[in-house]
Amino acid sequence: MKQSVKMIVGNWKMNGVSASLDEARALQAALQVGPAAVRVALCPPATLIAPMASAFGQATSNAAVVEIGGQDCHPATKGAFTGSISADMLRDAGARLVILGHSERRAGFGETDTDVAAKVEAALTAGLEPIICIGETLEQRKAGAAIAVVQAQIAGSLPQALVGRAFAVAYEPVWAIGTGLTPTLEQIAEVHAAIREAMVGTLGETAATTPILYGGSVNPGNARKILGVEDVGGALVGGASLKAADFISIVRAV
Ligand SMILES: O=C[C@H](O)COP(=O)(O)O
Repeated sequence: MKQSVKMIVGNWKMNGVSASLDEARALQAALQVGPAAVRVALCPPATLIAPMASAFGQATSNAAVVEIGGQDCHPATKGAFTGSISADMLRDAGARLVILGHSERRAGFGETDTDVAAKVEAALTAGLEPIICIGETLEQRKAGAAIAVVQAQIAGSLPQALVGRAFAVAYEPVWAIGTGLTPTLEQIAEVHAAIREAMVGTLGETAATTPILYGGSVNPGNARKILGVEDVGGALVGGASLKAADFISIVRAV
């Protein structure tokens, strides 16, 4: 195993209103695992970043630190980009991390590897820790191209500015997101090994300990096995992060 402190990151996607803060507070109160054992983060919609960062900032000392992240950022620092949010703005609101290149952004908003790399540079400049998502479609997997796809995404989405910086990569097979389907443990191990090789090839030995998270239908029932796979450094959790009890179970599976 390349690193010992696993990361469990919840991606709320476009879910959550102010009432969801109660759920988040319940989660904070229930997380009594030490921060040395696991890093826990939640990435709510942008509207909830400031109140959640504020709420979690008031955590008692024996509760786990829950870090807050954004789900996307614009590569520019400011300007005429209606509807967008900059990395500086996320940081100002209390975010410490940001998910970039999620397949829902790549497919739904046409983001390319080049776009993702520019966003990663903006995030680093703002002092945010990027979580860079990659993963193959079902068609690509069926064509035997899964490894080639993720390696190309690594080469294109990870700028040299990442050398020596804190970040994570999340392997999310597109066909496993929100479907209840997951790759076999052997398939996860195979792709994570290929991602590690590509990361070190692109960024050098500095990337030898960078966490590689798995994402795609992680739930309380499969988390322990997936988190036990060689070089799985944590999980990026979508649907199961919306229910505090499920998310806590996944954190406790570490
Ligand atoms: O960012 C999270 C992933 O898209 C996984 O979502 P899911 O756990 O609902 O499959």
